[in-house]
Amino acid sequence: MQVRFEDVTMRFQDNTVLDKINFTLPSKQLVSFLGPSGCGKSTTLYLISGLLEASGGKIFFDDRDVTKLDPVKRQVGLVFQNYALYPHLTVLENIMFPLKMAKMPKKERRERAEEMARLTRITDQLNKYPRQLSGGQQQRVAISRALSKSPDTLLMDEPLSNLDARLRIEMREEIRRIQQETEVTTVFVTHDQEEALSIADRVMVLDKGEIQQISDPVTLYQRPNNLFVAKFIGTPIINTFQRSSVALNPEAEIFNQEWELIGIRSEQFRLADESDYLIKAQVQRIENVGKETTIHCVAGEEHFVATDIEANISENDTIYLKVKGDLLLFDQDNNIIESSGDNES
Ligand SMILES: Nc1ncnc2c1ncn2[C@@H]1O[C@H](COP(=O)(O)OP(=O)(O)OP(=O)(O)O)[C@@H](O)[C@H]1O
Repeated sequence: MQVRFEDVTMRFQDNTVLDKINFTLPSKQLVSFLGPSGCGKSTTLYLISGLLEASGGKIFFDDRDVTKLDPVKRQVGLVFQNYALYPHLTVLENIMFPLKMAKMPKKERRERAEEMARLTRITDQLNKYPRQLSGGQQQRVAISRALSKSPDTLLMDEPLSNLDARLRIEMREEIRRIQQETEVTTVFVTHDQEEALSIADRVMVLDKGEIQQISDPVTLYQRPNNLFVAKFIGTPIINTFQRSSVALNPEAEIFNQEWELIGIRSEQFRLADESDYLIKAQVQRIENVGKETTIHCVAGEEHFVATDIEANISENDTIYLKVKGDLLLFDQDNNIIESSGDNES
């Protein structure tokens, strides 16, 4: 089912958290809401669920206006960061609970709960209590419970934030698998860009209550709409150079164009000749972590990092660099202008 916001505004007293936002979440896709703390991700999610009522605008599920519809009638499943399981009920009872509330007959209830447990792979835990389960297992139960009533939309608010790093990766693969098997339209809220990019069909980036971009993960990385998105997406953070940067070769062709700032991802640098280069810098430090080598460079007061350069480089060397792929050019308002072509000669 498609979810659509039309000029939706949300105010808490004098604080306008969302100001006339518009977006469409395509049916059967997994969309991630991504942004820094306080940008309005959870508020947007709760507006979809009906737990919050919009101060203005309209919300549609397909063609149906649900702006004023009671949350219980919206057919959404909710999954929270803290799992929110009932501690005094077993796993099976937890999953069956919404079905009991819906007055489904006992036998069907049980069959449906077992089906959900198979989907989320917790059939061997059905008689345990939540406290006897790991965080990952508890989240599987919460997902089973949220899906038990076959919701049209599954809404997940930072579902992996309480898990350790390894389990987070395992569980995000699981959520992806479950979403693809069920094809339920899913919203996944996170402030972790890597998590959003790895799990989602599309990512909606928010900042200060405004939508910065809605794209597939590859476009978001390669063609950010503005400097905020460019910096929020990608590790290490994108390198930026002002037009006046001492690192830049004043003879470089790029100066024939209008721009205020350029963005270069660390993996785009290649070694160049002294006679034809874009950037000149000193190697300050070479950092090796596992198979990753990061070269920390300085030019005057400026610092930037290069990865993926396979060459014999030592600390304190002067290096000349060119760029492979698109340079991202930004105007004085930090919006993207255009990308130049492949710079590698
Ligand atoms: N019930 C509320 N009453 C008043 N202000 C609220 C309420 N809920 C949220 N806010 C405010 O709305 C803004 C957005 O909050 P929201 O929880 O949507 O952000 P978020 O992007 O999900 O951030 P986080 O990751 O920290 O949860 C914040 O400034 C927050 O203080």
